[in-house]
Amino acid sequence: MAASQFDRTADFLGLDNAVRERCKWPKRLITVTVPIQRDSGETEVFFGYRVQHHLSRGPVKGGLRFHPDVNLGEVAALAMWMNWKCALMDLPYGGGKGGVSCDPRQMSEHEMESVTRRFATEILPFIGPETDVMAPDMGTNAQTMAWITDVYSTHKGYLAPDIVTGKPVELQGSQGRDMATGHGVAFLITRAFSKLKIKEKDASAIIQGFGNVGYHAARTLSRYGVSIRGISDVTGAVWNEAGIDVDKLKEYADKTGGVIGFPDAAPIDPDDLLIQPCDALVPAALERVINDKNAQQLQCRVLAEGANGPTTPNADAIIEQRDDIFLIPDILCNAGGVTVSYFEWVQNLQRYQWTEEEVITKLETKLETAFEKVIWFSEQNKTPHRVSALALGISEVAATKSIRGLFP
Ligand SMILES: NC(=O)C1=CN([C@@H]2O[C@H](COP(=O)(O)OP(=O)(O)OC[C@H]3O[C@@H](n4cnc5c(N)ncnc54)[C@H](OP(=O)(O)O)[C@@H]3O)[C@@H](O)[C@H]2O)C=CC1
Ligand SMILES: O=C(O)CCC(=O)C(=O)O
Repeated sequence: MAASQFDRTADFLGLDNAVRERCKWPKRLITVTVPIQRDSGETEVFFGYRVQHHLSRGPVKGGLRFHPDVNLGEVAALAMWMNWKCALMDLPYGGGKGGVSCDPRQMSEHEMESVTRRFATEILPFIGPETDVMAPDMGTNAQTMAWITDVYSTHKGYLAPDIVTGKPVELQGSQGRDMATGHGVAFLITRAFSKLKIKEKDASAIIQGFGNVGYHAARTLSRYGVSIRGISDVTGAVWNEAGIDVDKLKEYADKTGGVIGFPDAAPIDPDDLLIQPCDALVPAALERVINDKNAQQLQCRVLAEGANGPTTPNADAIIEQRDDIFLIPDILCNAGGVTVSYFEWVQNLQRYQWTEEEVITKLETKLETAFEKVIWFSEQNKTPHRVSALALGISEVAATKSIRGLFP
């Protein structure tokens, strides 16, 4: 998907073949084994990956995912998308992504810590504040980043908070990073609503995924007055036409392990959830969930891609034929996370802390600028929003590579 989106956009941009090839292929693909002792006493070997797509504009930046489906190809695609996202947001980074193929739902806290520390140790030679700065993604969180900070700092002999972002605030993480991605998704939905003349208080939303991105998107949207009708996670989906109390659902899901069984909403088939009428549909979990089977049936006005790669190219073709869906493409929609990660890195390099208000104001300014750039590009070139966002990102990277030159 990532490569075909790249090829389509490079064709549109008419990229010179030499720079096109340099932009397309990742610089480094690192595979490591991650042996740990399970709580049962048995040894288990997991596989871990880190892909550093390019370092032409600065260190690579991108999350670390713990999920059973993680493999090198997926990580490479996610790293490629990080390139264009960072460039679109005007951040001085290349794209990176990492992952360990493991199932956090089947692991104790102690086993999670063992996997994290061993993975960090194995990739230690390849990371650093000037080369590769990781952050949380699916299945990882601020605690994971704290363990990586500890491994790296112990190795260096001094505290190096700038080695990762998305750390706990107590360990020099940034105010606002935890909510940044979801907040950004909700903020951009309001920008789209304003173009479509939809008022928040009359609007409804459906969210797939109730983790970091899904929860904070739902919470922020409901604070803006949007009614959250449906939410799903890996345990199932719940629906309430009159609106779900997001804080109550969060309390329930934390206690029981998932949204299913929430007493103030009815269960609904998770696939059917995606095709219910709503003003904003937010896929905030897995890849390829909007595909050629359901794209024609979507009944949303705004498709806000909180997840990376939730829409297949075939579904894109269908959505482009429909003029009733306003797409906020992933590399724009979920860019709030990496943007506040950048703010965190800047604060860490300066050993300085900004307030939450400063962070959120700066975040919204950056998101608004990128949003308006994408809309302007689409109007000028009659291109779908995804192509516009990718074209803006890819052309920045191509320009940097061209100007740096190639020897000999
Ligand atoms: N965290 C961040 O800052 C950023 C994340 N993203 C992207 O957002 C997406 C979500 O990441 P994040 O929120 O961090 O991950 P989390 O691990 O915090 O949450 C993932 C959520 O998806 C749910 N989920 C898993 N499988 C399914 C399924 N089959 N159907 C419905 N829900 C499911 C999980 O359910 P359960 O809890 O029950 O397992 C969980 O609620 C990913 O694509 C990620 O790459 C993008 C930019 C930044
Ligand atoms: O915060 C970051 O550095 C990376 C976030 C991320 O992984 C993403 O945007 O997909």
